[in-house]
Amino acid sequence: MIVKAFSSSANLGAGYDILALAHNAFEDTIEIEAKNSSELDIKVEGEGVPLAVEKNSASYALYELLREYNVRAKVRLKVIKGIPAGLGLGSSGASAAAAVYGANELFKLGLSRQELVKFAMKGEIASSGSPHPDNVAASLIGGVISVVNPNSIKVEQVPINLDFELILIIPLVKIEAKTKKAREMVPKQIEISKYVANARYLSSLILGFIKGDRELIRLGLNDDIVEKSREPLFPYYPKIKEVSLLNNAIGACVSGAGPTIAIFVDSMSDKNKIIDESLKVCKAYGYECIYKLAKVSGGAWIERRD
Ligand SMILES: Nc1ncnc2c1ncn2[C@@H]1O[C@H](COP(=O)(O)OP(=O)(O)OP(=O)(O)O)[C@@H](O)[C@H]1O
Ligand SMILES: N[C@@H](CCO)C(=O)O
Repeated sequence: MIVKAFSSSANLGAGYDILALAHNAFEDTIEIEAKNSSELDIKVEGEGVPLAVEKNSASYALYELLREYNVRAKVRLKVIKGIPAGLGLGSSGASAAAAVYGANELFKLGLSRQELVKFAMKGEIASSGSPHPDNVAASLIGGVISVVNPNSIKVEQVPINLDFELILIIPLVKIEAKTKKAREMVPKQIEISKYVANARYLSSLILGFIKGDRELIRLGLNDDIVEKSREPLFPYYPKIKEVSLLNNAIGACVSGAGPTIAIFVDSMSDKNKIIDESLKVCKAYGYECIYKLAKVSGGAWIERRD
C-alpha cells in the first residue's frame, strides 16, 4: 500500500500547539507491507531518516497504534521524504500521519482521522521529544485544524471562507534538534497582558477564517509570546513580515517552530514584490532562502492499494 500526506504549518501566530494548516507545498510517501506473524515486528527503511523504530516518527507512531490494537504482523515501512525536515514544515508529522492512516486501512481498524491523531502524535516524541498534535492533525485531516482538547485529543476543522495562498520563505539551514530546542525557548510563565493579547489574536484569526475577513486574519496572525521567544532562530522574521505587509499581504507568521516563514497572500497582494523583497531580507541577514507557493490542502490519502 502507498500512502501520502502533505506538509503543514503549525501555530499560525498565537495558536501554539493548537492551530495548524495543511498545504500542498511538499508531500511525504509511505509504503507499507505486512505479513502474518506471531508477534509485532516493524522494520523501517528510507533515506535521510532515522532507521531505529523508536527514533523515526512514522514507525514509532505505527508501533503505538498496532500495539494498542494488539496487531501481530511483520510490517515493512518505507519512508520516502518529499518534505524537508527541520524547517518548520511538519515533516516528521506528515510521515507519522501517513503511516497511521495507511495502517488503519491495511489492518481494517476502522478508526476515524480524528481518532488516528492520538497515535500519529506519538511519532513527534521520536522527532522532538514531545507529543504535540498540531502538525499531525493537519496532515491527517487537512485544512486548518484546531486542537480543542489535548487530553482526549479532540480536533476540529476550522471553516475557511477566504481564498488565499501561502508564500513559504524557506531558509536552507540545518538546526540540530530544532523543534526540541525551540520548545525549550518558550517561557514557562507569562504576564497576563500578553496572555490577553494572544487570546485576542487567536480569536481574531479563527473568526477571520470563518467570516472570510482578511482584516481579522491580518490582526490574528500575531504572537507576543512564542514567536518572540524563538526569534534568535529566525532573526529575519520581523523584517520579512514588515515588507510583506507593506506589499499588502494578508499577514505573516512563523511556520511551526521555524525557521520557515509563512506569508498569507491573496489577489490584493503584490506577490512578486513580496517574494523579491523577502529573499533580499534573507540575504541581508546572511541566510540563503528559497520560496515555495502553496495552497491549503486536504488530509492523508491512499495513493495505491495492493
Ligand atoms: N519520518 C521522519 N521524517 C522527518 N524527520 C524525522 C522522521 N523521523 C524522525 N525524524 C527526525 O525529526 C527531526 C526533524 O523534526 P523537527 O521537528 O525538527 O522538524 P519538522 O518535523 O520538519 O518541523 P516542525 O515540527 O517544526 O514543523 C530530525 O532530527 C529527524 O531526523
Ligand atoms: N507547535 C509546535 C509545532 C512544531 O512544528 C511548536 O511550535 O513547537
